[in-house]
Amino acid sequence: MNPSVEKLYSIAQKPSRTVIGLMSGTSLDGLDIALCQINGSGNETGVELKNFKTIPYDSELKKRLKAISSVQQVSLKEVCLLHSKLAGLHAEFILSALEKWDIKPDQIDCIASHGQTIYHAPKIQHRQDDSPNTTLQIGDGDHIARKTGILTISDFRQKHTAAGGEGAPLAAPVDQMLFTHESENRILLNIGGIANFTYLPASSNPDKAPITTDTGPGNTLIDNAVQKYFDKDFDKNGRIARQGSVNKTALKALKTDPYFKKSFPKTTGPEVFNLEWMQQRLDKSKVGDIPSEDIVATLTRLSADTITESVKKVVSDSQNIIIYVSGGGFHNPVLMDWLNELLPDCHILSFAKIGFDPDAKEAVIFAILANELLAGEGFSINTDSNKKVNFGKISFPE
Ligand SMILES: Nc1ncnc2c1ncn2[C@@H]1O[C@H](COP(=O)(O)OP(=O)(O)OP(=O)(O)O)[C@@H](O)[C@H]1O
Ligand SMILES: CC(=O)N[C@H]1[C@@H]2OC[C@@H](O2)[C@@H](O)[C@@H]1O[C@H](C)C(=O)O
Repeated sequence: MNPSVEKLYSIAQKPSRTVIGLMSGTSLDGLDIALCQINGSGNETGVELKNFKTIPYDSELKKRLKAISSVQQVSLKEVCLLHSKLAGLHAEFILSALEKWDIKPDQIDCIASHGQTIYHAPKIQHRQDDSPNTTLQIGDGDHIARKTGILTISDFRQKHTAAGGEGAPLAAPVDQMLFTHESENRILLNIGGIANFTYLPASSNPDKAPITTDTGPGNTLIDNAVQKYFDKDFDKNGRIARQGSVNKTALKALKTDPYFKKSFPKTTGPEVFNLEWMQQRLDKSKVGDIPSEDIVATLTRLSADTITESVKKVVSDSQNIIIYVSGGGFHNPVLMDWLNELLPDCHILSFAKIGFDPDAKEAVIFAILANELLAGEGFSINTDSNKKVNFGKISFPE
């Protein structure tokens, strides 16, 4: 047997694995590194977040990634260069985190790398009948494996599209496996650049795929507006939104986008929700000039309203439901206050109440997906067949 395959086989048989989950989301702010101890697999999985760190990207890298992300035309040379460069950088970040945590690379069983989404195009977005849902992440797994010496699993989204899904949200099957509760109706809401949730009714059938969807913009429009009008990365603690007022005409104009009416599951990205999108909608509705603070307030309200409307499509007001929130949007008090106001029947709590550091959630999700590829039996998702699927591709260091 090839020694790499033999090692893979022994890792897959271990009762407990040490897995590093990596996530670098649509906000392009940096790399989340989650060191997880994962016991077992499937419904018997137990996960402990041992260490977590976000390493920010420098402004030069952010600029280069932004130039090739979510836009229709790019330099192919730049995409090719960044595919390997970013992987090498992620490997360096992992090695520096391990050094800081006083852990040797050979103590790690595997790395689970999401990569950087540079384009996401489900059919509802690209509208070409003869092409499937499609999505593209860069940061090649072989480069990470080679540079760290650690078995690496990457490129998780392709199997989902190959099986008829949109490539996202991938959190749903893991949310269902780990967080379904026997007596509590739960929604796990993640407010990243894009907001998404998984609905987990009490004691749901684990063999049936849960309801999940992207709801639309989370922080992406707010971030873009703050970067353009205030030269800041994001609206820290919602300070700018608080200084502005919601422009009701503008809000109404933005909410007419057909995406918000589409049925679940649906996914999206900054390819759709960006400042050009906003301007076109405002121009079409003849909304005149708006003070910049009001734009930020209106975009924050847009996220709150569209998350709320999606939640209300799956739960009735009277239903006793707890929403556990993760992602950077949880740190925006204006957004959270509005969600509390708009969903008075729901209890809205931090995901930390049932899990771990909410900022680490997505990185841990990919660690669990890798663990399932190694030792699980696959997930039931709404696919082209009833057969279970696994996600990720394996890169050996050798
Ligand atoms: N203190 C804060 N106040 C307001 N907003 C904040 C704060 N901290 C983080 N955020 C928001 O959270 C964003 C980062 O969120 P997160 O890391 O969850 O996104 P992401 O993982 O890049 O996105 P996605 O999940 O869509 O891929 C920031 O860009 C910012 O908008
Ligand atoms: C294509 C892509 O990278 N999508 C991300 C993005 O960030 C949030 C939302 O849009 C979600 O659908 C997805 O990530 C999470 C981790 C998911 O797949 O569940």
